[in-house]
Amino acid sequence: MRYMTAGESHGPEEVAIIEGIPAGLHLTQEDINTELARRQHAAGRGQRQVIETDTVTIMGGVRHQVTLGSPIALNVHNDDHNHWTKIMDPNTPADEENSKRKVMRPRPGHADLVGGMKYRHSADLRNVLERSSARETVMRVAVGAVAKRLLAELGIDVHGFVLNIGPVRADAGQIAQYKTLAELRAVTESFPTRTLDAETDEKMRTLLDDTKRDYNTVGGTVQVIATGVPVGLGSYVSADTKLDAKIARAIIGINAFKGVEFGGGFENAEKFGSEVMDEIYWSEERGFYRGSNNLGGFEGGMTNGEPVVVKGVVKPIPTLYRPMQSVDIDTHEDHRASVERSDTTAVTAAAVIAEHMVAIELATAILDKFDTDNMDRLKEQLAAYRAEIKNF
Ligand SMILES: Cc1cc2nc3c(=O)[nH]c(=O)nc-3n(C[C@H](O)[C@H](O)[C@H](O)COP(=O)(O)O)c2cc1C
Ligand SMILES: C=C(O[C@@H]1CC(C(=O)O)=C[C@@H](OP(=O)(O)O)[C@H]1O)C(=O)O
Repeated sequence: MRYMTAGESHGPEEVAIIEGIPAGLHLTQEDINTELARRQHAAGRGQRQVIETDTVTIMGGVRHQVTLGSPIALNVHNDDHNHWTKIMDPNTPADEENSKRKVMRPRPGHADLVGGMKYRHSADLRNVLERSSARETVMRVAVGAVAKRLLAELGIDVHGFVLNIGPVRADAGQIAQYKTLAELRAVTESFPTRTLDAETDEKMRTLLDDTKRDYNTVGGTVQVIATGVPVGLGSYVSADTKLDAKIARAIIGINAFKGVEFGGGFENAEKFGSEVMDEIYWSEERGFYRGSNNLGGFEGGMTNGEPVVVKGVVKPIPTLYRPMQSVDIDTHEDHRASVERSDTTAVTAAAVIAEHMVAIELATAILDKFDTDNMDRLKEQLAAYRAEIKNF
């Protein structure tokens, strides 16, 4: 499975094409829209999310709600484009009118300055901003929703939630009380901040209100868990076949992510081996299994049958309503950075985006390993493989 996206934040459309989804997968626009709504409606987002009604149109690859095995084309309209038709028109030459809203004072922490230097966008850094914006993640979630649909058919569930926003941190120990990911999902999705309990949610919302009032922004940490993942996705044989490495890349590839960990992650660096390795057991019912999951479901770049547990670190939003020091790229004079309409935090939406990126990587690994032509055949092959692994 591979995909590509295109589209500018205030341009007319966001689009994606996915290749490699088997024929015979039941897929509706509603499956995708449900996930898009989760990305869109999260605490700490700005006015843009009030303007947009992120809904997908399936443009190809699906007939009567079933995939055909051909490339799947998806499209999400940018409702905000109505306010930017002149400035973002792809089909008319630049003139005074559509040169309004130029960005000449790059925002520290955003792609503006380096992107401008690299692509020679010296006349207007908006040419960088429009594509470097996390608006594009709407399509990554749309693609991930298709991946999640495929994984669901194979008994694999994926869910992302928020561990901390700035200094407000949930007690991650609470996760252990939920027997299934569905139970954990029901809890975290009930809070606007997608965290683990009502008290933390309230503290996080207060923090977000205070931060916004202070014209500031804040980062945090998200966690993604995947259950039902078969043993042996990815491989130890070469660096570029390791699935944990591919997931790390996918997470860091999301705007504003600056760190990734598996299982106990950085905390494992402060422990002894005897505290970290997941001991091996065997039972008639389960076959081989582990007594703990400190390594987050990976050994040798391969899934080991335990839940995949990934954490991602999200930096604070770069655009500040009380802007930081910058330099005008035209005059080279000191200036405060440009101010664009902005979110207070990306963390709550980022949990959903990270979930979908993990889903894409898991689906890709499965489709690399088994038949990709037909969904039923894929299911049969995976079931036979799971049985073989259980009898090892
Ligand atoms: C969901 C989401 C929303 C974001 N919203 C904003 C925003 O409103 N303003 C902003 O300056 N950056 C925002 N960002 C972060 C920038 O897109 C990101 O910092 C920028 O593209 C530079 O890339 P880097 O942080 O990965 O280096 C957002 C990121 C995500 C994931
Ligand atoms: C549009 C989205 O996020 C945007 C990501 C973003 C950035 O710089 O990354 C800046 C803001 O754009 P705008 O100035 O148009 O409000 C966010 O709203 C979205 O998530 O759908």
